[in-house]
Amino acid sequence: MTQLLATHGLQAWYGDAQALFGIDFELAKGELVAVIGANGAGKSTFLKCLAGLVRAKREAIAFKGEAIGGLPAGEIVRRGLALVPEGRRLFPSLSVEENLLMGGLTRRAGPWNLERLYALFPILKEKRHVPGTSLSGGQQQMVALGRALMSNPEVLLCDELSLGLAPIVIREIYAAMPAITGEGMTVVIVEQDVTMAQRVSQRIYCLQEGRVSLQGRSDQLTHSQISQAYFGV
Ligand SMILES: Nc1ncnc2c1ncn2[C@@H]1O[C@H](COP(=O)(O)OP(=O)(O)OP(=O)(O)O)[C@@H](O)[C@H]1O
Repeated sequence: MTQLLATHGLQAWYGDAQALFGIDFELAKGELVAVIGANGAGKSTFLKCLAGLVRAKREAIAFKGEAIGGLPAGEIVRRGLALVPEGRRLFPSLSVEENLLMGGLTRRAGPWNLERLYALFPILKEKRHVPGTSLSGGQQQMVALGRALMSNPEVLLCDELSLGLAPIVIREIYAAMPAITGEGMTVVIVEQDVTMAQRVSQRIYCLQEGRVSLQGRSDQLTHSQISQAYFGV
């Protein structure tokens, strides 16, 4: 498979505090890779570096062979990486449909448009005129995911899709993944629900205190390997 995205010794800082200590990561076209780890391990920081929201050295991140570390977030979206942020972050004054349309402003060509999204999540069509933030948590997550898809990215970066959602709703959200990857989309998920992460992904990276503590094929990693890498015990 062709390598699409990679990080080499990626470091990240918040002021004087270092959050990532040299992450080496690879993603091939069409893969779904999960990043897991305890609270504060650096998972969100890692995604934010990829999305241009936390500074990184230019050469530390390569997308389609070009160094993109530290480019402005808007430039990174235009190149084809889209983030579904932790906590959904919908525009409160906008309707469901307006929120979705905001994702399409980059005008990248591709299979995703309102019609496709409404076929994927029919409830959003029903609620398209109501304020996005008046929806249930699960429905808001569908909007956040849909908004990112509307930019027709090559790589979709999802930060804790399951956060605060009931197990049945989490399953409903993840049930959409085959339709998304079926279009050839490459996906990185940060996920606190390890069972779900292992079920939906082909490979897993586990982070611990800003370093990769384990990586491997999701169907080959054992429960004890994962808990050791996760908690460091
Ligand atoms: N805006 C910030 N300012 C300062 N430090 C931060 C900031 N955001 C994160 N950190 C620190 O960076 C480290 C990594 O945090 P990060 O949010 O990336 O972890 P995480 O694995 O995503 O955890 P969580 O599951 O809690 O979101 C932590 O020590 C955290 O306290």
